[in-house]
Amino acid sequence: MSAAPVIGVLALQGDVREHLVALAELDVLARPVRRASELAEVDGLVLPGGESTTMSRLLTVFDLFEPLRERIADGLPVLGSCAGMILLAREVLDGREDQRSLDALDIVVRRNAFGRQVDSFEATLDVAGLSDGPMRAVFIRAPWVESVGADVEVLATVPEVPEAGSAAGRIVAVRQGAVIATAFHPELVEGDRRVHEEFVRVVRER
Ligand SMILES: NC(=O)CC[C@H](N)C(=O)O
Repeated sequence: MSAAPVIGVLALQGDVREHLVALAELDVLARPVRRASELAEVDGLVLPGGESTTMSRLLTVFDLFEPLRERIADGLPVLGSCAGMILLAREVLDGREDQRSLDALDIVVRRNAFGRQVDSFEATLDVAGLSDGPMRAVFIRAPWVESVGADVEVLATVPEVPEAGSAAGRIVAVRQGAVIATAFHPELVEGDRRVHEEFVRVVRER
């Protein structure tokens, strides 16, 4: 792919704008995606942070759930952050009754896993494959990954810091093929676009 790739951001709910801003700093064409015809035109897709139950309902209402699942099964690169990670999982623990997920990552996630005491916190963590040292990670009512299948690469875990409490060691970033997901919000950390850059590299490889 020599021309700038087209990267969509699923724009039904959540922090769509922040991802579009992050992508605008890179050499790509970034667009919101709300309908199947827009989905058909992207080379890669971001599933933003927000509320995964609401997003899963809206995917159904907008007739996007099946088209999206099919495109991912066909190899569409996807980056999910927080609620996006939940949407990509094979199985969701503590989900709402009608919560659907795309089964694009062989992971089991737990929604709102960090509990009330650590509703939101920040940590500095190492992410496998990113050069130039650890990154600041913002967690907001975040999930964590309870378990991963054999084909899933663990990219990051919660460091042993007091704010993390018993969450230390939990898996918070993974990759399986062209699908990358983080429990934290790389789109919220201005000045560090390494996760989005890595995603663009994956899109360009396809
Ligand atoms: N910041 C986020 O995306 C939070 C995710 C949200 N708690 C959910 O269950 O979907």
